[in-house]
Amino acid sequence: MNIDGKPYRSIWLNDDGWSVSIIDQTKLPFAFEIAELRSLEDAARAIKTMQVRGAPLIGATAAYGLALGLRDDQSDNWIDDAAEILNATRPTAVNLKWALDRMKEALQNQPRESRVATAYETAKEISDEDVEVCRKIGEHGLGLIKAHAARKKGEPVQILTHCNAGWLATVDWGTALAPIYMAHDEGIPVHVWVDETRPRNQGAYLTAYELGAHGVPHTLIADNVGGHLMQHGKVDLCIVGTDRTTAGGDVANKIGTYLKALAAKDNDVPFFVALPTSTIDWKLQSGADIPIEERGGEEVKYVTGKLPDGTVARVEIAPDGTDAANFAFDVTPRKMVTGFITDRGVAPATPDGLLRLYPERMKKDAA
Ligand SMILES: CSC[C@H]1O[C@H](OP(=O)(O)O)[C@H](O)[C@@H]1O
Repeated sequence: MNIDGKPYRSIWLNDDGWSVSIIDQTKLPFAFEIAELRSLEDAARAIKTMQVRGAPLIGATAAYGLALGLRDDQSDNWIDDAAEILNATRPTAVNLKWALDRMKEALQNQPRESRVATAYETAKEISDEDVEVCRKIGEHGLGLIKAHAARKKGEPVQILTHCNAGWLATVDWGTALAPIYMAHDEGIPVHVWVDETRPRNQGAYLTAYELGAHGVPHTLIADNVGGHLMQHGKVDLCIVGTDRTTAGGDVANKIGTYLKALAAKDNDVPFFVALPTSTIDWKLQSGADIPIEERGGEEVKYVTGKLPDGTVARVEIAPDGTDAANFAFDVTPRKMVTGFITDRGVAPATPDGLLRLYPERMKKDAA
């Protein structure tokens, strides 16, 4: 996407052909800073500290992290160790393991002297494919928004989203926000209710930043407001992202997604999940088996903001000594989901809805 008229991806290979640049998302929206990744450790730290976040972007960063790590050592043992280090950074987004497994598959049987080049080529393939996958999600989701627009007689389609599933969560375009960008660019009136998304505030910091930069009308809301809006007919549909969706259609996404799905179900508001193929965990049927990341309580007790004099500060919002729990994701069962917007099309959230878009999986699973 463009920032001040300049095109950006969330991650890119530098002109030196080996180091990698990222947008440091822990600084947004108060500062736009580029950070360089020059080692596997830099990549692991960037994922762990959420300088980069979002399932597809985490996968792409890990892929480049493995390539960076291979510059020092091309042995089989180090490939496995390096992948393990990167895979351990965050447990919920399945794209991390998906990308690392793809890198290891590309590297096996490669002679040592070609492994570094192969690693960078594969990391670039993963990144370039993510852009195309997200663009296709945008196109398939655009049809949904157009269908709602046809009934709105020129009024904006009211879309609620949670967390950030925009281009900053992917290499470009985003998943949940891709259809919104495309609808806006086609002149279809849209308005986005942006959940602030405590405690890391990805909605307030990142989704509001993205939509503002692209000129998409939006309103920031506290996380607890969505149910009220749905009760009063102010939400036409919800579109959210996912970090891991099981073959059975259960959806792990940012904490609070499940509560929005409950409110949507209770108010007959369509609830769609934007789902790249790389985020489907075919090995799991039940969402109960998805590992849920628990992060430090300090993320709940402190918030970063800009003071009236423009300085950025991190302030404590709870009494000293207060314990805080920080579950980073929750699981929305398939029965609460209306459908999945994938790069292959829109699938109803029926028991075999996803499988119909992946017939090769039916044969494989039947085998
Ligand atoms: C397109 S994946 C976006 C997904 O990732 C976010 O989690 P985090 O910011 O902790 O990486 C959130 O669950 C988004 O829906």
